[in-house]
Amino acid sequence: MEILIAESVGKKYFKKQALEEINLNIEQGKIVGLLGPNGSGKTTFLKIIAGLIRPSTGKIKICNRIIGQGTKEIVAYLPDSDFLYAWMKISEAKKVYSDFFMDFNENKFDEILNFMNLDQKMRVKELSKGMKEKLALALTLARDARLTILDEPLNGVDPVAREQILGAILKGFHPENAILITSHLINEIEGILDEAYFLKEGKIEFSGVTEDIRNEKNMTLDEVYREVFVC
Ligand SMILES: Nc1ncnc2c1ncn2[C@@H]1O[C@H](COP(=O)(O)OP(=O)(O)OP(=O)(O)O)[C@@H](O)[C@H]1O
Repeated sequence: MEILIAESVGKKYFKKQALEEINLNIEQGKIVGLLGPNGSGKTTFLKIIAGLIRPSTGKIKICNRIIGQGTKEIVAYLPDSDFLYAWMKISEAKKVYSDFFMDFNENKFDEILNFMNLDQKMRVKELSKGMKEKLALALTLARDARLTILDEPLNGVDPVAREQILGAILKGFHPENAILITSHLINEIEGILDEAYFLKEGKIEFSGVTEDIRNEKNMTLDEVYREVFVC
C-alpha cells in the first residue's frame, strides 16, 4: 500500500521556485531519505506534507486522503523543540501530547525516552540543546502515525546521541507505517534508509532503492551524494 503519493509537486515563493515537478512515492514499511544541501527544498516539501503550506502545483495524497485536517491526524511532524514551555517537566510535555494526539502512545514514549537516557522528571529549561532535540524526537516518534516526517533529526547532536536517535527511529517503527527523513549527514543516516531521493535546486536529481544504488554504482550513498552535489 502507498502511504504517500506526490505527483508533479511544485512550490513557488514569490519569484523563487523552491520545488519543481516532484514525483515521490512512499510505500508502507519504508524509511525514505530526502537528501540535499542547504536550500534544495527539503523543508519546503516536508511542510507541504505536514499541511503547513500549500503547494503551488501538483497533487498529493497521504493514505488516499488529500492534505487537510484528515492528514494532520495521521502525519507526525518533528517540530522545532522551542514549542515546549520552559517550566514543563518532560512528563507534562507527554501529557500535552497525549491529550492532543489520539495516536500518541504513552508506553512507546516511555520506552524511547528511556532508550535516550532522559528522565521524565527533568524540566525543559534544564535540558541542553541536544537533549531538547531528543525530547522532540521522542514525542514525535511516540505517535502511531501512518507517516512520520523528520526534518534533520541528527542536526545539533553529538555522535553518541546520533546513534541513540537512529536506534530510537528503528525501535519505534511499525512496518504498517512509513518515515520520510531529510538529512545532509548521509554517512550517518544511510544505514537506516530503504530508499533515497536526491534533491538539487528544487528538483529530484536522482532516486532509488539504497541497496540498488550502492550495488549499481559500487559506492556508498555518501559517495553518490558527493558525486551528485560536488561535481
Ligand atoms: N518563506 C519563504 N519565502 C521565500 N523563500 C523561501 C521561503 N522558505 C524557503 N525559501 C527558499 O526556498 C528554497 C528552499 O528552502 P528550504 O528551506 O526548503 O531548503 P532546505 O533544503 O530545507 O534547506 P536547509 O537544509 O538549509 O534547511 C531556498 O532557496 C529558500 O531560500
